Amino acid sequence: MSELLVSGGRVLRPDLTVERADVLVDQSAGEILAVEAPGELAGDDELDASGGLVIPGLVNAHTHVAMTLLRGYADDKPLDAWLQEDIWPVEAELTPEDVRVGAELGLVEMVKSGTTALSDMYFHVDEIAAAVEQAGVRAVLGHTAVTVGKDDEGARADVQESLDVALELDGAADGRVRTTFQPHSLTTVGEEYLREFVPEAVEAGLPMHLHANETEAEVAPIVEEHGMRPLEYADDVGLLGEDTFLAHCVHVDDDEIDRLAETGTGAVHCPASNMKLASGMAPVQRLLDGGVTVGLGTDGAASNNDLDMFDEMRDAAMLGKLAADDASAVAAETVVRMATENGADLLGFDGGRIEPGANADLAVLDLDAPHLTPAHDLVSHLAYAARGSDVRHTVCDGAVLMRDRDLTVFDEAAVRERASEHATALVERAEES
Ligand SMILES: N[C@@H](CCSC[C@H]1O[C@@H](n2cnc3c(=O)[nH]cnc32)[C@H](O)[C@@H]1O)C(=O)O
Ligand SMILES: [Zn+2]
Repeated sequence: MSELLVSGGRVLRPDLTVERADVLVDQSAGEILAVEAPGELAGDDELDASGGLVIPGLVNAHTHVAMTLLRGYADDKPLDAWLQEDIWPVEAELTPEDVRVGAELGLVEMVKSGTTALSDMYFHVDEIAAAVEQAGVRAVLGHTAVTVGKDDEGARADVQESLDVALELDGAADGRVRTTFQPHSLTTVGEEYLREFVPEAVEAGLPMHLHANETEAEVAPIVEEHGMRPLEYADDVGLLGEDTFLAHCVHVDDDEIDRLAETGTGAVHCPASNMKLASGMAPVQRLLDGGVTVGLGTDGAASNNDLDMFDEMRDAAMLGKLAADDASAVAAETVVRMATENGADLLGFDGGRIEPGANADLAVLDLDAPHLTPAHDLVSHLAYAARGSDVRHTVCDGAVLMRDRDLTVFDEAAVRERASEHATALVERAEES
């Protein structure tokens, strides 16, 4: 049994207190074995955490990791126009290899900024799973089904593929890959397909992940067509439940919040994307007060435009206060929990906390920086002052993915170069067609 000692640092405990401690990791089981006072433990290998803070690996609970190739390609538009005029036409040109390269770039960015788990929605999912396997992180993946604009045969095939991919890929990468059934949203998948396939997904025991109540513009047509608020409709077609989590939940009323809580449905807040696309302000504090588990996600790099979960924590805290008109809303501890234990809970991983028995998924931040000085309150620093580039080491499933800011899992320069080449060629193809 090989054991890794993360030594000499301070550790963020599950109750969000910070203490000086060493962390011992069982690398073959991928589990935290012990958290003890400095000097009490020994390992075969060591990660130097002196001057640092050991935190749970961050959980990006909603993203489209391969969209890094479209970072900065189309900005400053609302969701509908952005998707239809810019993003979808280019995505139509994406090859499996593009998706692989885009996913690798996104995963490099994630590992470098302390993210060890993600929930992704996309297509060519085999390629994303292969990139996740190489990156060493955990991921909940799936094929996202869209039926609008397709004939019946094409629509059914796409939703069937979402089911098939979820069943086939579950457990890949030594169990680090789990899956979800993924209707894209309540307006982009027709009712007949939801009524047919959702019960199948439930029957197969598949968790579900979709976009919901993201913009005001998608709420009105649902109310008009079905005579119900979107989440009432989602419940009616069987989408809500303990194994479902919904990205965005910006435009939800009190009844919908109650419905989420009663059914045990989770929500993923994506503050940067919601601000950038001017989608609105999610009532995060009300969701939490109502008993809903709320995680945090970056959404894709084309609507953010990075995958840094430290930025996302700060954005969530800032926007949450503005939305509640209350500076005490969505406090520092709240966003740290959203990015760690709540995310792990939604994704179904036994992580998000530094504690014996939990998954050995962690990041070590270097606190020796002017923007992290003085150290009155390290939870405040995590929420408001730290950046992804403060991360010095990243560990997932007991394996060291980055040591002293050097990736062990990818050749970073090669990934960046390949991604740039693929992104340029992709945009050229899209503009010719
Ligand atoms: N476009 C494909 C499948 C969709 S994959 C998931 C999709 O979600 C898109 N996406 C990214 N961010 C958002 C968002 O904030 N809301 C809704 N869709 C998004 C993304 O560009 C991607 O097309 C088809 O037509 O079959
Ligand atoms: Zn999204």
